[in-house]
Amino acid sequence: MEIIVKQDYDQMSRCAAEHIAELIRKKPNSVIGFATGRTPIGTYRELIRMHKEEGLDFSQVVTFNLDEYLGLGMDLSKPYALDQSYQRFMYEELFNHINIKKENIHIPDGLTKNPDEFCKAYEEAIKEAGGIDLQILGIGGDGHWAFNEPGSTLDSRTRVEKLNEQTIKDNYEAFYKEAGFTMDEMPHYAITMGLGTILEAKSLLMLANGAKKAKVVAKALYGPVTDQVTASAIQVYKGKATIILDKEAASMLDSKDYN
Ligand SMILES: N[C@@H]1[C@@H](O)[C@H](O)[C@@H](COP(=O)(O)O)O[C@@H]1O
Repeated sequence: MEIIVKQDYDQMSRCAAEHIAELIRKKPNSVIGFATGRTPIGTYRELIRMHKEEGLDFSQVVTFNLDEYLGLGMDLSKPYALDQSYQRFMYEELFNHINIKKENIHIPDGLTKNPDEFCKAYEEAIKEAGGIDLQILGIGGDGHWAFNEPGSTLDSRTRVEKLNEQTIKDNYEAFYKEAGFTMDEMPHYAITMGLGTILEAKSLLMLANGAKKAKVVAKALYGPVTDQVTASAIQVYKGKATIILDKEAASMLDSKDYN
């Protein structure tokens, strides 16, 4: 695993975008797993800039998103702030601004009538696409990947997961609060790729920034591999893992471990 530490959020974002762009240039029909959250927004802005100014071509790229709130789907009749679906996030923050084909985009359907069947089909679709070449990941406040909350096993697959209190609170603070929502309007369930699904990706790119993430990043990288910090699964990952952090998020790591 390679750990890269950058001075600040902007440099972290540029470095992450370059990592993704390099793969797309090498393999134009790459299958990329995208993540939501505050962390990757800067990376997506940089990818948009690369598309517009440098012609980075997404026309053959295939995508699979990590997760979606159960019960939410893109609702264009609402302004963006009032539509907190991850699907809307991806279109607003990235897909609307690059030349990706709509039919190549896969995001779990939070409005599905049959979540179990949907989850099975999502796993199948990833396999049919040839597997994920690069999975982008953030890390939740309790150390989760996607919505793999504490207790998720290393062999877990795409499924419905109940969100824990801290995750609901973190997501409220990060997105819902400023849009005027109350805590009782928060979704409590989500469809998430499993840890087993994520660990099958050919490479991983994990991002974290800010002092708030320092402790959980250290736990994930140095602590025991435990279902209480599901990002600790990175320690048993067999493919190529790259971790890009800003200085603050890396503040509890040993400086000999990173570039
Ligand atoms: N499901 C998402 C995760 O994929 C994301 O990594 C996490 C952290 O988000 P942020 O980047 O806003 O800290 O939030 C949610 O729980």
